[in-house]
Amino acid sequence: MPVSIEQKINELRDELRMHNYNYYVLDSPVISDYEFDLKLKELEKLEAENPQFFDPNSPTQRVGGEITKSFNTVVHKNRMYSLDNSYSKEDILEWEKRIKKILETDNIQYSCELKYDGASINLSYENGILVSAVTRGDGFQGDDVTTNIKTIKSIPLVLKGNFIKSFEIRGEIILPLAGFNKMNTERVEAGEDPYSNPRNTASGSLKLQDSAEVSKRPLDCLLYHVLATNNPNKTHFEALENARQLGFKVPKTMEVCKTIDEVLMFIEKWDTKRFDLPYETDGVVVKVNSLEQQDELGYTAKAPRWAIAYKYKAEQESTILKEITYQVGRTGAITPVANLEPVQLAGTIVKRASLHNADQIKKLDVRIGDTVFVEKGGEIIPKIVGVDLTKRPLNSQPTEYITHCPDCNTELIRNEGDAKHYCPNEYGCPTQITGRIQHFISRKAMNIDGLGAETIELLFKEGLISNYADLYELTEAQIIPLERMAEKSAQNIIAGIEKSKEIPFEKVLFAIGIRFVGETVAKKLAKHYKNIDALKKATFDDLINVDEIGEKIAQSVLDFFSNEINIILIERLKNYGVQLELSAESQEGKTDKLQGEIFVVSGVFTIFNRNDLKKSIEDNGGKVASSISKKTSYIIAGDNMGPSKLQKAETLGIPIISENDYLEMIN
Ligand SMILES: NC(=O)c1ccc[n+]([C@@H]2O[C@H](COP(=O)([O-])OP(=O)(O)OC[C@H]3O[C@@H](n4cnc5c(N)ncnc54)[C@H](O)[C@@H]3O)[C@@H](O)[C@H]2O)c1
Ligand SMILES: [Zn+2]
Repeated sequence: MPVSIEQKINELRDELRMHNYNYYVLDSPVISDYEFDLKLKELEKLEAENPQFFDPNSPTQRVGGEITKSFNTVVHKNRMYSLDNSYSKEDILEWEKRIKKILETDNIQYSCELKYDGASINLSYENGILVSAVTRGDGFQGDDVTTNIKTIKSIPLVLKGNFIKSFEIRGEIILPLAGFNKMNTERVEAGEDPYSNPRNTASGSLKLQDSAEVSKRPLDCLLYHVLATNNPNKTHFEALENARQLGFKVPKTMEVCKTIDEVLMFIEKWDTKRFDLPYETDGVVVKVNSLEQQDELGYTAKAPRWAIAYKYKAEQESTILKEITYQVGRTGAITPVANLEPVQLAGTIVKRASLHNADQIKKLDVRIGDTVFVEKGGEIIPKIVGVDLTKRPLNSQPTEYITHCPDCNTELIRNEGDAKHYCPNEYGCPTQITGRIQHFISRKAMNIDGLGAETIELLFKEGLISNYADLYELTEAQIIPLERMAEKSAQNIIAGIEKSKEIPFEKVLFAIGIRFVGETVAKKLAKHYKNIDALKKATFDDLINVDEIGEKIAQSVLDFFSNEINIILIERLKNYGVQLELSAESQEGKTDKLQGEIFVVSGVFTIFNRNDLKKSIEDNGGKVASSISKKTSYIIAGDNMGPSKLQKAETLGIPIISENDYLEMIN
């Protein structure tokens, strides 16, 4: 039976609603933005051709977000709209025609900004004080996330200068790429799955219930719109320039364009230049600059008429999928990898792409021999976003996900709620064994010179090691006869292993590879428990009471120590002389007494030498800065403190203390 138009419209509406939910509420979209926009355009077209099926609740008529109910719901004083999207220069020219007709003038100037890719936020200021921060939600009402927003350092809490008494300012909460990549490195090191992209991570961060957790994420806020009843500014650009003067982060990439040709040039210029920015952008937003003209143009049900977004197409290419291979991680997680016919994409040659997990393969229905679309977003590894079904070979077969480990042939398991399959053969699976030893010797862990990933594989293959404790029993005589080895390299390896016995406890704790215990968590645990035996005895309740340790980590620590194999390994490490407790020096004199205080050290001292003084400040949790600023808490002055420093300290009213005062502070 042919599908009726009405049925088709309803199906599309339902499908788009589901994608909106995945995108805005779960922060985990399952199709690309481009595909989403195509479907939305298709629905728009069908609705326009069949006005009898109009529905004010259709995704074409509403802003896609929702309120989450885990925060207080706040009704927006001024509605928050979406933006109309366009993908071509023709669309921009069409838009220009439309607004010229409404305004009945050719005299229109434009403000061009980049389209920052994050989550929208509305900040309200009363008498220069930030009183609330609310997400866009469904456009009418949003989530009150003020406490979370206050942790973002670039958002001024109190304004200085010439501000409007009561106003709102809107912007995008973003996660700059460097911070995003750092967070992911730490997650991967701790054996967790990396976050998929900066936008969803930024948006997800706003919805965390614990603002202390939010404060650890390097979020930022870029502002793009000022709203006030008695706005003294005549143009959008001017309003934003003034906001920048007040301390808001308004990107300097914004420009006024006097003609639509200049707008098109702006779009072209940033098509490639945007990749040099420290954050992700996905297009340009063109706005009518005159606020009076903006008022005259007004809004449609969903978006302002005075603005249009030009979206850059994500860099995408098609190529052939030659093979799917499966990688085993050091924690046993299986990752399917697409091996591709090499293709040029965003300036690099791509041969492999991530397929994430079994669900992803099923959802895309990718098969060997398919022509697939590969996309490169903020992530380092490109991903497959779709299949060109018109090019599917006739004899193609659905992909069957592996059931057994490619390395040890153990049957894979998949835990409830986990996206990935695991090889449970933790202590017998070659890749997991070498992976764990490779992690043990890595730079941030035991940092063993002379040993690399390949040597570990070689030593394992030769039967010389099967766990990290075995390293400490290696002899030169065993190594010299091996492939590509000689007396010198063997000596280096043994010396490197010997030297690793000096590596401090916190790094050893990271090195032994407890799942979810990354570098930072290892430091916390080492500091709290001081030695491995205390950690071994810790109960679940003990563990979750440690700063920053959650249930998942606590359980993982318990699991680790409940395994006899690990207990034996740890005992062996102890006997070889590996550091399994905090050293005397590091325990002695280390406190949190100066937590949050910033010191500037100036002059010549008698009790301390300068470096010892700085070290003592840091050992007690304080920070040392090189120059005096408003943020300085104390200046420790010795003899001959510079006169300009003295003056600056006095002007800023920063207390100047002596070495003796300092000693009293820490004792
Ligand atoms: N993949 C999916 O499943 C899925 C689902 C829903 C939505 N989406 C994507 O989200 C988009 C729709 O989301 P939307 O309604 O938020 O629209 P949008 O993201 O296309 O544009 C509106 C938003 O742009 C932001 N923005 C960034 N820089 C700006 C600037 N300089 N000036 C003004 N605004 C700026 C604002 O937060 C504003 O709310 C679609 O284009 C779609 O690609 C994807
Ligand atoms: Zn295995």
